[in-house]
Amino acid sequence: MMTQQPCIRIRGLKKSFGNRTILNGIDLDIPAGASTVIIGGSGNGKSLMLRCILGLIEPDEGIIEIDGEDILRASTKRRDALLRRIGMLFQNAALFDSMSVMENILFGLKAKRHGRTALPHRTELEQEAFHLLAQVGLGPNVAPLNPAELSGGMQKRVGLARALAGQPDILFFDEPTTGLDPIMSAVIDGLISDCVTQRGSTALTITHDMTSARRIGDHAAMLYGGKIIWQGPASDLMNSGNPIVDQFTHGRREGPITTTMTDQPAIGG
Ligand SMILES: Nc1ncnc2c1ncn2[C@@H]1O[C@H](COP(=O)(O)OP(=O)(O)OP(=O)(O)O)[C@@H](O)[C@H]1O
Repeated sequence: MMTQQPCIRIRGLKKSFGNRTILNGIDLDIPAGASTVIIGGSGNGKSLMLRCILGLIEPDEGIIEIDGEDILRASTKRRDALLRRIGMLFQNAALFDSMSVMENILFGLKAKRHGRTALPHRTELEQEAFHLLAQVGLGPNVAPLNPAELSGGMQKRVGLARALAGQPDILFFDEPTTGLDPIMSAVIDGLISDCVTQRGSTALTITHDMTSARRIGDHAAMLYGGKIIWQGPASDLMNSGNPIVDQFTHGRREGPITTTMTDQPAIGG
């Protein structure tokens, strides 16, 4: 049971596109300094929820608080300051293909300082970039390479290094292990766990990978039909007692979720 104020508090979050309601009143607390995983079928709105928190999409209704401050109603300056606390590893790592690994990380380092302090000398920034690469287990030899020359797992590590460049205390991971082999998935999961246990970060991860969800998650929640229909310890994911969660986590064809509903969740009033 949570006693302290959550790092992120979401209440009544709603978002529709035309007559399609995707988020229909999300209520969720993301505890500080812990790892929360969100599961849910394709198209249920998991990424959309992240994009609403990140300020990339404006919700129709609801409250999103970071440390008790409502980011949707804060001044632009205050909202920007709160959102700068979040680092994001996108699903495809979202690296700039035409830039080297070093340039990608330098971009993150410069973005962090944008308009606030004078930029240090490039050599100093490069040292910082090498340090970030080392943190994600990459040597200086990858710095001159282009993202296309790296495996998917290495690209995710570079993406994480770039996300860490902003010294965020909140980290979002959108399907971090999708497309990776089991060993590389374990490596990426280890890096996510390190962010929480060693840096004290708050992590929020969307995943379809139940092994990963149980490995990295302290808490878990399932998004279905536009709402959070279950939350609990990640260790309960395979044994939640909720028929919808059970069908999903065990990948059963039969159950309350129909294939059509997975593609396009039915939203009740
Ligand atoms: N800007 C947008 N305009 C119109 N529809 C959108 C927009 N953003 C998201 N959607 C719709 O919202 C639904 C949820 O999308 P979202 O990417 O959040 O799903 P998801 O749960 O993350 O799925 P997946 O697990 O496949 O990544 C989809 O049907 C998508 O088409």
